[in-house]
Amino acid sequence: MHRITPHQPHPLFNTAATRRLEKAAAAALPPHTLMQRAGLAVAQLAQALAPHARTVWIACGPGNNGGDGLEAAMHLQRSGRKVIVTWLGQPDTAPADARASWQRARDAGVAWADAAPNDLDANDLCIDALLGIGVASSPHSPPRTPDARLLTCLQALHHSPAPVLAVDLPSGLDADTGQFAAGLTPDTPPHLHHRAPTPRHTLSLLTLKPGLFTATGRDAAGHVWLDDLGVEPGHEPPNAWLSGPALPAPRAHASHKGSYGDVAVVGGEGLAARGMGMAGAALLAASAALHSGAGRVLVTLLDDGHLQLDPQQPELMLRRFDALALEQLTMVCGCGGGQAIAHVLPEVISRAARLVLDADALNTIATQAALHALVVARGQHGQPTVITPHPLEAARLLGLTTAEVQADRLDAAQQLADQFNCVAVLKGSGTVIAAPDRVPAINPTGNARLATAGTGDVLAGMVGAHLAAGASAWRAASEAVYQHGQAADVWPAGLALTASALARRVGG
Ligand SMILES: NC(=O)C1=CN([C@@H]2O[C@H](COP(=O)(O)OP(=O)(O)OC[C@H]3O[C@@H](n4cnc5c(N)ncnc54)[C@H](O)[C@@H]3O)[C@@H](O)[C@H]2O)[C@@H](O)CC1
Ligand SMILES: Nc1ncnc2c1ncn2[C@@H]1O[C@H](COP(=O)(O)OP(=O)(O)O)[C@@H](O)[C@H]1O
Ligand SMILES: [K+]
Repeated sequence: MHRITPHQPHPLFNTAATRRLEKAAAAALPPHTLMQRAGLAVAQLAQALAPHARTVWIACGPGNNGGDGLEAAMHLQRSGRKVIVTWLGQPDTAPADARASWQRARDAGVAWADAAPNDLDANDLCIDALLGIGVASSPHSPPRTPDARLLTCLQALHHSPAPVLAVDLPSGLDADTGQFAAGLTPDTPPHLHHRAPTPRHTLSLLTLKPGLFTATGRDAAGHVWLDDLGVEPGHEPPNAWLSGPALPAPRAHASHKGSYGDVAVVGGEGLAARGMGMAGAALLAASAALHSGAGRVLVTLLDDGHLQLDPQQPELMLRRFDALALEQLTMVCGCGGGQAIAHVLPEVISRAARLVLDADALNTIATQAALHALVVARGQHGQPTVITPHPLEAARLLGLTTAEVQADRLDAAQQLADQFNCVAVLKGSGTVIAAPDRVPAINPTGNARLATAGTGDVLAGMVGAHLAAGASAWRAASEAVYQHGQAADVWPAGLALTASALARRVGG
């Protein structure tokens, strides 16, 4: 068993793959072995997380997730804890493994209760063994109406003053998408909004699931642990990867600025055009490219020559669009581009050596099939392209709603990559990176301090710098996304995270 950190990549397996692995492993082992291993692992982690717990409340659902909880209850009871179990199953209808563990918990003498004890405190522990991968909503099955006792237990776990250890998954979370099943989304009453959150842990069993790391999964899961139950994935291919850190890129002593490439940022509609000045977005992307190590950074503002120098960043070279040698440049196109970006997009997409498309470039492409076709053609000609939509931009590109994109972020990112024939970065909590014919990746770094205007422009500039230095589109995107999130994760307490400060720190 080990805690999952962002320091190395991890394979992720969805519900179907996990079930295949479980079936093969169970066939090769004596009956009940996997559940016994799972329950023991849960009990060991519970003792390590809450060594001084007086009471451990274990909420057990009707299926095998509940069986894992019952098995853990037996171990914790034997170790001398006061264990209280709420079991929503029935001996005559429970799956065989769960029924066996129920019998073992009974024999060990655990206490049974209909609901959570009301005297739990921060030293105690709750174990959430209500629902695991059995909740994964199939698009073909009608939504279920959860029973009242299940909902009461879920509420008690959600509002518990004691830390919560979830078995396999936070109950109700879909292992494949990181979204809660219909009717099972936790609610937070207003009076709890300002309470310090109780620690949350999830012990994923057999495999790590993608839903723990994207959409609402990060918040729901808290600290993620893995116990593989002694089962190797064998020939089962992962459905996604949790990315690891960038490979070191030492600079040769005999290198020069030309070794690291030229980035040109095009965007920043002027105030005069429509009364909405957006030069800042382009300057942020340019600053991020500069601080990420680009050899030279050029900026083309679409403001009719209004700004001729950024005195705060004299390294940036302002250029008119017609003075850019597009075929030699890594272009970062769209940041703050407004409607003005439409005038330059056809040329940028057709001619740029390497290209990052962000923000208004994406909004414009979403409305013009001819531009979409030009992006697809870049892939056919071997010209690297990365698109960096947030969920609303992704929805426009795919002709979906934002909710539909968020409902399955891995699938949405894959659709973007396939339809636009390029590397797609779907931003947000658990940013997804996808490319045609490749297993997608979920980025493990970053936090909600990034939810401030301009941080997306910073990311676009960073991807540009990595591309300009010679990285492939995939590597440029994954490394930049990782470093962008990591900068936020190590951000000094008490210092505001603004996009311009982020851009200055991304080089490490
Ligand atoms: N698959 C594996 O690799 C292993 C599974 N084990 C455990 O077994 C779990 C999977 O067990 P199951 O397949 O029995 O599934 P679960 O126990 O996760 O859930 C199935 C039960 O929940 C009910 N349920 C499902 N969706 C519901 C909803 N929306 N509202 C109300 N009730 C709902 C079902 O009626 C069923 O009784 C795993 O998550 C894990 O904890 C471990 O014991 C060992 C290894
Ligand atoms: N809650 C969050 N957790 C992790 N990353 C986040 C979160 N909120 C925002 N981000 C990141 O911050 C950046 C915001 O980008 P974007 O929405 O394009 O903003 P802007 O257009 O203002 O620059 C993205 O990289 C996104 O992944
Ligand atoms: K659970």
